[in-house]
Amino acid sequence: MTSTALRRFPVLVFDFDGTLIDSAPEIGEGLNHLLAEHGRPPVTDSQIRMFIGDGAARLVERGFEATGEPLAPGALPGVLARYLEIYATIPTDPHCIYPGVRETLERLKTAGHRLGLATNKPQVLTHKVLGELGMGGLLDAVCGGDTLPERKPSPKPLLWVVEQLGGTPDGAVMTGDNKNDVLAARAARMPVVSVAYGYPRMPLSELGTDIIIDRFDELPEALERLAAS
Ligand SMILES: O=C(O)COP(=O)(O)O
Ligand SMILES: [Mg+2]
Repeated sequence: MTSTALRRFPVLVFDFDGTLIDSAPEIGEGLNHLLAEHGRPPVTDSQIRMFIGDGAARLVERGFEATGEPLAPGALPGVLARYLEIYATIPTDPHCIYPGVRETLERLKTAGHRLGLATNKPQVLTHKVLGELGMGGLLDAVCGGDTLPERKPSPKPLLWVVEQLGGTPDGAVMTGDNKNDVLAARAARMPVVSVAYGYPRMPLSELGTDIIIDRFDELPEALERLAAS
């Protein structure tokens, strides 16, 4: 069933937070733990969903901005290191994988697609979560937010993953949940699919994406449509 899509797009690149996993509860737990250590009140779940998407450093900065004085100049590296330490102690909820994700990735991989991840989540946390979810074996190239000097919306992480997977951008599709994924894909000259259930932080109609899917298991059909267009 995926044969046209497979010939046209042998490489598939995915975003992580908000696309494959609903990580807002764990990210929120980590950020609120950090804020509490600084005497700050917690931020709400809906605030967290607006903070996710630009990497851990921006997340932490936004947490401080939303609860009082912004971080003092020069304080970020230490506070960020502490956030990573806290997050590393939070066990991954096995139910954080969105419905249909594991089955669909397995199906696409079995069909012959090569799968990779380009996330703004720090690399060490990405590998920890993938490992705890037993998903590491599905993704043959993983680029975290700090793997390269640039993160999304730069196209570099996507191009790096495509190259690691032995592909070319014109034979690859990006799938993500926010504007950074769309901008990175556009700059890499890759088609882009957006999921409607993540943390878009703006109306879906403003993402400027090629196809919006409501559920992850709609991806194989979306790829067929892109391949036919
Ligand atoms: O951690 C973030 O800020 C976002 O991560 P993502 O790129 O996987 O959505
Ligand atoms: Mg995301």
